[in-house]
Amino acid sequence: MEAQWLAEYPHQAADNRPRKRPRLAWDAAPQLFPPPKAIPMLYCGQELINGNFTTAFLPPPPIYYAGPPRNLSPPWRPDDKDGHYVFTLGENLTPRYRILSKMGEGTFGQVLECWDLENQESVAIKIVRSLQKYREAAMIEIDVLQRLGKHDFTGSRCVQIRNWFDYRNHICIVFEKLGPSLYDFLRKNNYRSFAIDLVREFARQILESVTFMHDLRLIHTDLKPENILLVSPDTIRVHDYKFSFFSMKIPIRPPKDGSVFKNLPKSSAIKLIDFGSTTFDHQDHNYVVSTRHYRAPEVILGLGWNYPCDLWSVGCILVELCSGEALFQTHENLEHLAMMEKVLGPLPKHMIARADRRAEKYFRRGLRLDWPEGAASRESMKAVWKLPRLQNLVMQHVDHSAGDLIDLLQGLLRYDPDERLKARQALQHPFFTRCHRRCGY
Ligand SMILES: Nc1ncnc2c1ncn2[C@@H]1O[C@H](COP(=O)(O)OP(=O)(O)OP(=O)(O)O)[C@@H](O)[C@H]1O
Repeated sequence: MEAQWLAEYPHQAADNRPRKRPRLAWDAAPQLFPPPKAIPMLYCGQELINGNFTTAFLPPPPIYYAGPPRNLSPPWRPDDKDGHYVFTLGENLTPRYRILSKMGEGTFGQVLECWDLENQESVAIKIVRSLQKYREAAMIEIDVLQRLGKHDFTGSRCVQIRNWFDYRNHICIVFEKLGPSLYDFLRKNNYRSFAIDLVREFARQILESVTFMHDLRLIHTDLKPENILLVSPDTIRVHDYKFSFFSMKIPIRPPKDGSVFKNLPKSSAIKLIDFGSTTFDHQDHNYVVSTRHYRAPEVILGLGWNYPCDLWSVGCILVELCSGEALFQTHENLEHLAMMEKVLGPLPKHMIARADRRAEKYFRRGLRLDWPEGAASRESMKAVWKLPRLQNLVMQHVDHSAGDLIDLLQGLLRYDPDERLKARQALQHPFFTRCHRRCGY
């Protein structure tokens, strides 16, 4: 709990004292890095000590207020209009954590790189928006993270939660600090695709993490390159032989920046993050889930969804890692379904027949997709027309093991969720088990 709480605690213990006025200045002048050790404080969460969650150490409350403690938080400020916590770099977030930089932002809140003064390490803290619905979702995310942490003995599948607390009406979740997301990496590399052997390494780890989650009866529901983080931020710069002038290979689609160098992650280790939308499989599964590009057809058609929706997302992610671009770049349901048909062939009749009231308008007489007749614009029609069949798309980007990859993707991108490959089955696919010629990343 925040510093103000410590200062106010005596009022709660002996209610006859006047209420303390809000502080209008720093508790102590901001200090330069590296800062001194933090004052022990009370958290409403639990702390992970030696792999076990324990109730955080609670110092005995002071009976008499002995003046403001040093090195605490900045004066209280209002949140921004969306309920985001307002901060300045270099100041403290609770006396234990010093804010170093902003690492990311999502629907749920902001992620800040902080220095943990107690453990003397960098951590990533997700500061959840102060709105009630996000606070409630954050408590579910904490529950999921604790469950994952309890079973992930190697700590290699999903991001590790270190701590959590409620600070000025913001739930704050403290994570181990990881490197950039696969999306960040693609973007900084000018959307150059990853080499097939590296895609295989990523695919194997993603599927192992999904198997792990599904075994715990958890469905992630928001798998996408933004939610897959490299463990290490280290990179190496290498010659991109695929597109080199001197290369014997034929460059099918040269990189947009024309450079013959590319960055590679030094280590291929990755972990899943963002369990804010994760559900337990006994819950009601009719609402819309997943970020648009990675959303499974059964979600769009309102057929109800379960574990297989994660495997569809994995299929879309793998195509993106091989090609450098999102497979279904759309923001609209009918166009999205038309893109699926262009890449994967016609939707099965039995799924069309079961489409719910909101989705039945995408079909003509309940028999076939209302496309191109129902297209919103010529641009929309062009975006669909230009998409190749899955086989051709993979062949454009992959120089070896294309056959195995196409077969795996056809299993992951099967329309019918009952027929779609399960995570564990996918790991047994020849794309992973066959001895492939390795040509380096
Ligand atoms: N442990 C971490 N280490 C490093 N960066 C992280 C970490 N966790 C999150 N991030 C960064 O912060 C971003 C937002 O995190 P996260 O996806 O958990 O937030 P969110 O609000 O739930 O997002 P969304 O809108 O996708 O639901 C990530 O894309 C990533 O760039």
